[in-house]
Amino acid sequence: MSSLLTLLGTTFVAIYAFYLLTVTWTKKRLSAEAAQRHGCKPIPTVSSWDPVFGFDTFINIRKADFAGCRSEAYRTLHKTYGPTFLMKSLGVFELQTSQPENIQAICTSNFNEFGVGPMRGTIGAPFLGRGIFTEDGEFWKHSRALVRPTFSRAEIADLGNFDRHVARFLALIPKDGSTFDLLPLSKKLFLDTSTEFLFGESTECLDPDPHFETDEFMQAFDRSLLGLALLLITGPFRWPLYLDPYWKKAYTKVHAFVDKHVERALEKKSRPEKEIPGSKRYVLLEEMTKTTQDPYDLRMQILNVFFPARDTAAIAFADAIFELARHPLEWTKLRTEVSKIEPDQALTFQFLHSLKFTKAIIEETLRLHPAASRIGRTSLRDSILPKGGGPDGQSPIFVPKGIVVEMDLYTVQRDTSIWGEDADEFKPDRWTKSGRTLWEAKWQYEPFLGGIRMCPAQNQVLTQLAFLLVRFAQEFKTLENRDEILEYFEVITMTVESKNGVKIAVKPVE
Ligand code: HEM
Repeated sequence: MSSLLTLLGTTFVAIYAFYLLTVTWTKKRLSAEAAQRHGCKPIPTVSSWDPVFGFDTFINIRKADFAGCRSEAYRTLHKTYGPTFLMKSLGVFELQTSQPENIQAICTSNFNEFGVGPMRGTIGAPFLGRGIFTEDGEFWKHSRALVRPTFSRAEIADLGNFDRHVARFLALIPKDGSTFDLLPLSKKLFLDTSTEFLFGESTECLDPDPHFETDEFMQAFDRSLLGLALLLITGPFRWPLYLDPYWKKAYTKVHAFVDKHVERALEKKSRPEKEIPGSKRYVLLEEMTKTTQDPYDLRMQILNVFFPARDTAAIAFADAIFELARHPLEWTKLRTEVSKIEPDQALTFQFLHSLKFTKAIIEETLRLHPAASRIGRTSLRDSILPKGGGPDGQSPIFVPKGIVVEMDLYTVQRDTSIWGEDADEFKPDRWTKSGRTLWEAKWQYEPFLGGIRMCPAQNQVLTQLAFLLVRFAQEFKTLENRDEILEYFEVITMTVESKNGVKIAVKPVE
């Protein structure tokens, strides 16, 4: 027993000494290079009683997680240490930045110096393989090229199909003024539409008859996500988690589900049907089979699109209703805009984009509740970012190879120096006021990120959200909040959603 304790103690001391050396070495690099290059200045560092592993910082962030306010915890750190700062969490140096100039540099001029891998690629490999979400460089370019044309055509073509699912969704909402949670229903709607668009076959979750296979797939997907999230937060201590048999079982089930769709798409490719003009439905997996017929490649490529697609748009719609239910005046303004739409007006892509207030609600919702509140990158080589150094945070900073950089969209989109003292308030009119548009606010507002790696589904999602808001406001005359808790508490998996759901009651238009 005592020899085991001695062994464990020695191992811990050895690991601690190793990390102490790496910390000292990285700190030395940060300051020595910073002094010399391009006027770089030192970056503020979060003070910690454990400068090697940063256990205390890690624990504080986990506490905020349990309290449902992780994004606010980071914002508070920004208030204390400045818009860009360094912290140590479980032995990993993380550079947190909320400066638009740095976000712009990472997404544009310094794009090749920052990658999602090896951080994302290596960690998610057994589950997600290689694809648009996990890769950098040439493989990412190839993956991006696979999806780009389909997204730009689908955003215009598929609203009729979306309407079919929306009608089912609206029919399931209780019309007697009783309380219900909109969030799970919204998730079902977007799962049905996104699986139809991605795989060619809808999960049909809104169907009153339960689909056993879909439930199993979603449970397995959630378990796979949990495994991935644990790998991400446990940093250098993650390796034993790769042996977790439940994780392996879960992602194997997900793979089997996707493989059936891959098989069907390949089968369809081998027996092309005659196309009726105007009836073309864009299915991403089927479009992908034109470029590759390797079943493994297709499985991972489509999973890499499903991964960021799952739930994001559903949460955005639910968040908009969360806010509208708490802001009756804004709900009335939405209904006023929607009531002016002629009954025979088709809700086309172009028409929806002309609805100023509807669009403003979506913009304001995504400002307060970005689906990806912090987006990580790893510096693939030494780099310089334009801001964050010195006492005022306005000097350039040196970022050595291997540092994890997190772009804090939540903090920048609530920064009072950019948005004013009312930055925390839901005020869609800040977007309708002349002089302030989404496009002018670039890099201070990036819920879909910017540059060549921005979300390829942005236009499709914005159009679907506008369509759904219009149909919702046409269908219901009243919208009431039924949650005693008015604040937004978060639960974060890969995206951020309301911990308490979206409890509301509605009454239909007579
Ligand atoms: C409100 C809804 C959505 C928001 C706010 C959103 C936001 C984002 C953001 C911020 C990124 C960048 C992540 C990163 O680089 O680490 C991203 C990437 C991506 N999103 Fe979305 N997204 C949404 C919905 C969707 C949907 C519905 C799809 C697919 C149908 C989708 C597909 C993708 C893909 C494939 C990427 C990876 C792009 C690349 O790395 O080149 N997203 N999204």
